[in-house]
Amino acid sequence: MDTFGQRLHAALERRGRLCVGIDPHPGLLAAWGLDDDAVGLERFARTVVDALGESIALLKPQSAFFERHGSRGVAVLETVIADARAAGALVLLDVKRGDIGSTMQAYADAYADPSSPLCADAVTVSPYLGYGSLAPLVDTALAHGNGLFVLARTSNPEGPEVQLARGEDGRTVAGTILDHVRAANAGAEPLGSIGVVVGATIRYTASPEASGSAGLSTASPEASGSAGLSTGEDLAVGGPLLAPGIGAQGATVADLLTVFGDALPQVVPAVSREILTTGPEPARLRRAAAETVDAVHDLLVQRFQNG
Ligand SMILES: O=c1ccn([C@@H]2O[C@H](COP(=O)(O)O)[C@@H](O)[C@H]2O)c(=O)[nH]1
Repeated sequence: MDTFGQRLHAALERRGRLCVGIDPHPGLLAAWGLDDDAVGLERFARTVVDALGESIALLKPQSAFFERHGSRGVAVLETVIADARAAGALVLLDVKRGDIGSTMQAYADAYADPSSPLCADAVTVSPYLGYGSLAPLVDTALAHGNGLFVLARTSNPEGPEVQLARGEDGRTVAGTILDHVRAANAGAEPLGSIGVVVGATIRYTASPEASGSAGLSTASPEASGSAGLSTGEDLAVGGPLLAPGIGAQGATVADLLTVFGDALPQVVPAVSREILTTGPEPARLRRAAAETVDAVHDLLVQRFQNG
């Protein structure tokens, strides 16, 4: 059985480094000429999967936009997961689950056990009830060759208040989460199955106290030459680094270089609205996604072939 990390590594090599989010915002449904109901939702999601399922490495349906349509929306989500996988894409279900361990097992049954219609290749989880509380989902996912993405440094401006808080050892909460993930991925080749979420925006969202600057990180790959952040966290976790925040949230592809430095080869940028607003014409969706894949590739070449 191939692990999620192995499948993701192969898909990124074959299809390029991009995760496209399927976020059917009410405003996007309207812009696509669709009603804000389960029928409009299904048309939207099907269009994205048909346009991108055969070319993009990772598709990320955002569960909230399906759940808001009730049981019919969840039924559409089940179809999206199945159809995207049938088209050859890996599916990351963005549900950001996190609860006490016994409840976490139920989430594990729902999202990481292949007998469930909501089982995806990977899911997003929140470790803020303590990393150990994720154990049932970690164990179930790994047992079935699936994966997880653990929130570490999120892309929203409110994140630093929690994630950059420091313990008695002086380490940030996010740094401790990254340590747990690094330990869990130890020995996995070529890529571990437990990824982390680190926003492409974080140089804009770090608190002045935490970064020791006026609110903007001044770290640059040239300056740091390492896989670390200006706030001290080590990004070398042995797994993929999912980087949302490009486009609608204000970050650019070029920001990936500033934020991730030497860790850039492990980064999978996640882009939703910036690509989805080019729809519903499939060719335009494909072009927007391909341009982002090319821009990320060019950045890697610039960073690692030009020294
Ligand atoms: O830190 C995080 C974690 C997850 N997300 C999710 O990614 C997409 C971003 O959508 P855009 O339209 O590209 O802004 C969305 O589903 C978020 O829930 C994130 O943005 N930041």
